[in-house]
Amino acid sequence: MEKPYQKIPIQECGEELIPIPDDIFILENPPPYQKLGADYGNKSPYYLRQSVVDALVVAQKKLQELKPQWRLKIFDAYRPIAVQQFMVDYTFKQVCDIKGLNHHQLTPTEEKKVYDEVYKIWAIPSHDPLTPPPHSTGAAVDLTLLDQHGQVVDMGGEIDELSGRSHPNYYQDSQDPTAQQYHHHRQILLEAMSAGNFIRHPGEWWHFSLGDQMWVWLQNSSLTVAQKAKYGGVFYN
Ligand SMILES: C[C@@H](N)C(=O)N[C@H](C)C(=O)O
Ligand SMILES: [Zn+2]
Repeated sequence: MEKPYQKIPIQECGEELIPIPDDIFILENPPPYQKLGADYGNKSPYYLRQSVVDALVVAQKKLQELKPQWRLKIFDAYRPIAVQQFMVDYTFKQVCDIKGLNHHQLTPTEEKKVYDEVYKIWAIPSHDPLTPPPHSTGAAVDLTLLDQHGQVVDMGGEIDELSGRSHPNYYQDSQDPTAQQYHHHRQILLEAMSAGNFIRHPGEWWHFSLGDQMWVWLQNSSLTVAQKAKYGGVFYN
């Protein structure tokens, strides 16, 4: 069940995880997955690698050029593998509920179908240092926008939504003015994050990364030489 980006080699650069500055960014508090019961141990989700925080500051500056007074709102960033596993298990039960299935009594076919749904938006909670989940590298971030009134900007879907609306270009071709507005908001987030050299997940409007395996894999078509990811997993017990 390996995903294609997990084949990208990693040459760990050893950069530290540092806190995301809460005077520049809005951090969702309490952290959403902690609210659901996930245990971050002695860490918080609001850590990223040093250069990734620097790039996020560039993204925030770009956002201010595009939309003065708008802010990046961080939903989740560094994620221990235990939290990745917790969210996969949580979503597994959620999908079973939606399908009217008892998660204790699934046929192998049903179980596979449910996992296929879950892994559409969640990475595998792999402990293999060659295939770390993106958020466990400290190089991936889930985020949205806040407007000048401190209100969350309507992106036409919720973070982590298991539906077609999560696709970044879901509203692209719509003629409906509200849908066009949602697409415009997603493009503002994309433009700001691109200024920091982040790349967006092809299936999730809110997920961006820089320097991890997925980032290298997503820009591979424009690379002339084979490139390695500079961030591997940061594993704490
Ligand atoms: C589902 C979302 N929060 C997310 O982070 N997805 C990516 C692919 C992940 O699990 O790394
Ligand atoms: Zn993410």
